[in-house]
Amino acid sequence: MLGIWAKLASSLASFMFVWAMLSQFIPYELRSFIEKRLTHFYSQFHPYIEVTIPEHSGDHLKRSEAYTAVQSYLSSISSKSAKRFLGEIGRDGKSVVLSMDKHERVEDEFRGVKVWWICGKTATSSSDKPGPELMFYKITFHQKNRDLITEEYLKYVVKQGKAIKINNRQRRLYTNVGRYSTYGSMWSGIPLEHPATFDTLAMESDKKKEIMDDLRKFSNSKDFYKRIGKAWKRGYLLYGPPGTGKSTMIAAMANYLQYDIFDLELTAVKDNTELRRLLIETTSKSIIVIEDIDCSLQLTGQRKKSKEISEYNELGSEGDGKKGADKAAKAAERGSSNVTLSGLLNSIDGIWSSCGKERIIVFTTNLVEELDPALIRRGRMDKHIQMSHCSFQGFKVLAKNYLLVEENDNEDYQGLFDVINKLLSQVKITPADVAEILMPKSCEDTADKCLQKLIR
Ligand SMILES: Nc1ncnc2c1ncn2[C@@H]1O[C@H](COP(=O)(O)OP(=O)(O)OP(=O)(O)O)[C@@H](O)[C@H]1O
Ligand SMILES: [Mg+2]
Repeated sequence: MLGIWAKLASSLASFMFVWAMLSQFIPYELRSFIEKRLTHFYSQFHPYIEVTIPEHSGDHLKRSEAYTAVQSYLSSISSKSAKRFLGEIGRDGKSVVLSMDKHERVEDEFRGVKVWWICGKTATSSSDKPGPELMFYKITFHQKNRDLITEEYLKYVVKQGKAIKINNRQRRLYTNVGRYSTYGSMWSGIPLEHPATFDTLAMESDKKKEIMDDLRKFSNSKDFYKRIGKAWKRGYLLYGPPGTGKSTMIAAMANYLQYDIFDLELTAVKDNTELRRLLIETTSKSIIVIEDIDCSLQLTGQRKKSKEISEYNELGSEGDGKKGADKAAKAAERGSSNVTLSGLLNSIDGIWSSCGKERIIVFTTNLVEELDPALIRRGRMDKHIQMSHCSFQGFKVLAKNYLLVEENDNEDYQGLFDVINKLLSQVKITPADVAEILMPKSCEDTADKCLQKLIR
């Protein structure tokens, strides 16, 4: 008897599968009508239960966590039985991770109980109006196994799927500038391949260790944040002159924690509503970055735009001229964005308390004293990190990385290092400038020559 039902369910699943393929060519209204009738008929006669896991949860803003977990789980079990796959680049940046393509079917077994999964695509949104096409997974199982499947198997699938996803994940760098991604997300991403690490960062070792400990403690504090009733988030403010390694530090943080980066360009955000949507769409285990916050937003009331532009031009003349010009342009462009300081604060506090987990937000600025205190108070920006001019310890890191030399390698180097040590205590030079001078430009640029050049 069971065998008959299993066959019937299997053939109905086949029918639904064929229907899913054909339905693409049928007008929306007719398709919607037929689907309603079919579903009604189907549910009257067969003892099988179906659970659909849509790509987006009810609010349509965020890709459902359950969907992505199921996708990862099914990619691990479908590799032998399915025939058509979607390929995505793996975490190592070389291998391709496969997941079931739409209209594929796969069978799974849990404690001797069979279930069937299909991957589908629908144009039907929750209302009766045609919406964007969305992917979904549907599981079918016998109703006598309802408790086992809904209470144990689905939990097992989500847990396994999340673990697989973390292992396979290619970390990404997302931006809100330019074209929207194909899934209707407001972010578009590319693989994150920045090579910066804390080992390559020129900074005093104590300070570096303190930041690394802080980050590690944060990422291991899930239970702590839950106990104290605070959202699992942390804010960092990186401030200092151009070329002191603020952006490099963000890449090092992301590489250290294995997080994604969401690089939020505030001047490209239309208004506060759009900002909130963008923040809601960020995923957990990520760093949300707002660079040059001082020139992204009208932070200090009626500060004159022209004054800012000339300030940034001056800033450019201090180091990298292009940078100053970029910031001046950014200040000039800012007029097109209606994001306000209070909008930003509300959005940050909103995501802090309402959605997701394990997020770090980083602001960078050259002019910390220009920022509104409300923006950088503790609780919003929990840790303030000053990025300063190159110290002797910082120089030693750069010399080791760029020239492969250390102070004690030989007496000549020791002499040069002593001179550089003395000079660095008198002269302000950014790590970016030191790095540029130490970079060998031809094979004649030996370590010795590069160090002499730095002294000059
Ligand atoms: N502390 C540092 N350690 C190692 N490299 C550094 C450091 N600071 C700067 N550099 C080098 O200088 C370049 C510019 O640095 P970076 O973009 O991180 O500076 P920034 O502080 O973000 O500047 P800005 O304020 O202009 O955005 C980097 O590509 C890196 O090679
Ligand atoms: Mg920067």
